[in-house]
Amino acid sequence: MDNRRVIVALDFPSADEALACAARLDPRLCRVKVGKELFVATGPALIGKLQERGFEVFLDLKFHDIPNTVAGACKAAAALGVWMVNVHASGGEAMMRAARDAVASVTKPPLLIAVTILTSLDDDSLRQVGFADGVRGRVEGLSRLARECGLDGVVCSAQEAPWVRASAGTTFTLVTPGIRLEGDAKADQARVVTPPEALRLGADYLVIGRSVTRSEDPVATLEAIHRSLEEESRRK
Ligand SMILES: O=C(O)c1cc(=O)[nH]c(=O)n1[C@@H]1O[C@H](COP(=O)(O)O)[C@@H](O)[C@H]1O
Repeated sequence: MDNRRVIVALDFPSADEALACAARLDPRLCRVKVGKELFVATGPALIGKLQERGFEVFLDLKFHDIPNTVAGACKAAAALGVWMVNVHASGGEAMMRAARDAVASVTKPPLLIAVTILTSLDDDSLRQVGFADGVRGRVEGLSRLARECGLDGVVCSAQEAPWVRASAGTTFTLVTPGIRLEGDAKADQARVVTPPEALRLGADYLVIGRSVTRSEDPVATLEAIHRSLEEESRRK
C-alpha cells in the first residue's frame, strides 16, 4: 500500500500555523494540501518550505476560467514543483486540454486532477443551481470528460468512487475529500465517508482536513487513520 494515501489539508490563515502543524506531521505518512486560504495568505514561498521538509504538495486552487488563463496558472503551478494540481471539470473540454498541455511544460509534471462536484453539495443543492440530473450523473459525466481530455484523475466523494472506477479503470486517480472519522461532525460537507470505507470504495487518496488538523492530537489521529487504512488494505 502507498503509505502516503492521506493528504492533510493545511487550511490555516497563516504560514506560521501551517508550518507548526506540518512540523508535527511525518512526511513518510502523508502528503499535504495547500488550498485557497493558505495560498492567498502566504503566497508560493510556503510551498518551497513544505517541500524542504520532505512533503509532496497538492496545490488545490481549483482553477476555473477561460482556457488561456487556466493554462497560464497551471504552468506557473507546475513550475513550483508541486505533486498535484487541480482544475474544475466544469470549465470544459478546451480548458482541461489547455491545462493538460500547460503542465507538460515541466520535466516532472504534477498530476492534473479535475474537480467534479464539490463534496459540500448534494442532489438538492445541485438542483438549486440548475442541475437536475443529481450528483451521480454529473460526477460520472464530468469524470468521463476529464479522462477524454487526458487528465490524470478526478476529485469526487468516495461515495461515487465505485461508479467512476468502473468506467475509468484502475489507472485513473481518485482523490476523495469529505472524509470524516466515526462521530465527527459533517460541518459543511454533504457527502462524507470514513477513511477505511473510502479505501474500500476505491479511493486512491484521501483529503483530510479538520478531522486531523483540529483534533487534540493530530499526530495520534493521523497514525490511527494510517493503521485503519493498513488494516483495510490487508482485507482487500
Ligand atoms: O479539491 C479539494 O481538495 C476539495 C474538493 C471537494 O469537492 N471538497 C473538498 O472538501 N475539498 C477540499 O478538501 C478539504 C476538506 O477539508 P475537511 O472538510 O476539513 O476535511 C478542504 O481543504 C476542501 O477545500
